[in-house]
Amino acid sequence: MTKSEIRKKYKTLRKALLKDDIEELSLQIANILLTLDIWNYSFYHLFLTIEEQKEINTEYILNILAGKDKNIVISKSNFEDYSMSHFLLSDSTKLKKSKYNIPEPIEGIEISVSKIDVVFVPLLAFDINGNRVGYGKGFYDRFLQACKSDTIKIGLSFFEAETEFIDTSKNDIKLDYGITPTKIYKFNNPETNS
Ligand SMILES: Nc1nc2c(c(=O)[nH]1)N(C=O)[C@@H](CNc1ccc(C(=O)N[C@@H](CCC(=O)O)C(=O)O)cc1)CN2
Ligand SMILES: Nc1ncnc2c1ncn2[C@@H]1O[C@H](COP(=O)(O)OP(=O)(O)OP(=O)(O)O)[C@@H](O)[C@H]1O
Repeated sequence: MTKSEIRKKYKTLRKALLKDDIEELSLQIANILLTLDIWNYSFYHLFLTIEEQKEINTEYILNILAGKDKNIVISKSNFEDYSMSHFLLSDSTKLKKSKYNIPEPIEGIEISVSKIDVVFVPLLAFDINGNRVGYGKGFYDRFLQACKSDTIKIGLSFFEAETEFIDTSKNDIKLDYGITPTKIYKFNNPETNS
């Protein structure tokens, strides 16, 4: 399957999910995350849910992070150059939905990518080798490339990994983990494990 065929397949699978499924599966993903050995860091980057795209509801993960007093980092996306800028989420952060239905901070304390220890990565799909497919604009390719080499990259998906390898380009950054509602995929990523 090509990347565009994979995108099509997983968009269709997502469209079929009901609201209740999304809540249940999102909660399961959050509970699985609790069993990983990733909670001793300081700065955690999280995406805020595009409900219209039936993405994972990341509020459960937000609650875990807040309960553990972690620094939570969220982003604004620039659709002119496909870059992201990063901000600390605090009690006073006001969010507004962008043109693409992404909840984003209006303003706040900007955080350098070099501070980020763990990134939860939105996925359309991933494979058993840790390759990922997103919406195809390269936002996360660019962002993950700019992170420290030992930043932990955790893909979240409602669906299991593709067993057929996804063809990759030179910009693609691999995941360290893929988390689904029932499984933890741990990838052998020489960048992060070195
Ligand atoms: N929650 C969340 N935030 C994220 C991402 C994500 O996947 N999820 N991104 C991950 O990279 C970046 C934003 N990526 C996006 C890329 C394209 C479209 C987009 O083209 N939307 C179109 C139609 C999409 C379609 O259904 O084909 C639209 O809304 O008109 C939206 C977001 C950064 N922030
Ligand atoms: N660091 C980079 N600098 C310049 N262009 C890049 C970079 N990373 C990726 N791109 C470009 O971005 C486009 C999208 O890449 P790709 O198909 O891998 O997206 P994706 O990983 O599915 O999506 P996303 O990262 O938005 O979730 C490609 O045309 C790619 O060449």
